[in-house]
Amino acid sequence: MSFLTLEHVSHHYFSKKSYTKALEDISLSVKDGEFVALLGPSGCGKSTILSIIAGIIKQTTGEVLLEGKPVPESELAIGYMLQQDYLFPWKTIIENVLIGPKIGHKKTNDIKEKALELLEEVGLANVADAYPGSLSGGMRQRVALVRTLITNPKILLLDEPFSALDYQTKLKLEDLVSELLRSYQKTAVLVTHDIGEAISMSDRILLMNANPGSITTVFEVPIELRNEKPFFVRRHPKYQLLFDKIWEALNKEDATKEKVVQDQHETEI
Ligand SMILES: Nc1ncnc2c1ncn2[C@@H]1O[C@H](COP(=O)(O)OP(=O)(O)OP(=O)(O)O)[C@@H](O)[C@H]1O
Repeated sequence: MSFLTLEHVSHHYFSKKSYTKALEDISLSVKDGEFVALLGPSGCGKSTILSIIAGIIKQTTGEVLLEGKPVPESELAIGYMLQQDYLFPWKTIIENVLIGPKIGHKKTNDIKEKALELLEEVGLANVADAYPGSLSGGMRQRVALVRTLITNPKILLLDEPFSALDYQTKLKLEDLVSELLRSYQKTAVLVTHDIGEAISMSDRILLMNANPGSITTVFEVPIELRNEKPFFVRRHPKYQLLFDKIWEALNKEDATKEKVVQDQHETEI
């Protein structure tokens, strides 16, 4: 059975002054334990899809099911990790990690132990009592990851979580996140602009196009690449082949868009 299903989902943003058709007829399904990437240009609706899955906004039309139940009825724990870490500067690292269980009234006796174990796994047990201000961007994002995992979500929504980091830190974190999520067999949807990141972390890549946002092509990541660390995936010959295919598909879409603009221009003249 599909773990997450979107059926013919469209979304329009309305305001007094504007109307944006953000998504049109999006259908996708994600299996339990699968890692799927949404890849596409800015404005193609990737974050809108995550917000709909998380139940933050309701789609205009179509259906979104988590384990077969419509999102508002689902009680499934969802983890959300964003580009910014949103750590509270006045709280220590361990306090920041425990915010979710505290708000959800799930602060059991062993939850602090679990938090320390997770901090240990990401190499941060020694800064549990420090404040976020004394940590680097990569360390802060690792805290954000622990804060996401502590509530034991079954599905993780990752909205460009590495895009604000320097390149070296980003590669290291991709390895860490990939290893952790696979070891805990989490289902994940990653939003990214980065072709390399999508190939090296996911099982399947859904390529999107903008105006309105739609899925144009689905790429399966070859099985040989899936259980490798992202850093090593980037060296595999099959990585390069897939990268070229995706690059070609993206450029084809751009060329089509340019042609439409040129045709419109010529019609206006
Ligand atoms: N709250 C909103 N009100 C009106 N329009 C919005 C709103 N949020 C997003 N949009 C519009 O919907 C479209 C899709 O936006 P969305 O942020 O989902 O795309 P994205 O692919 O995640 O972009 P990026 O990669 O730049 O984050 C864009 O045209 C955007 O301007």
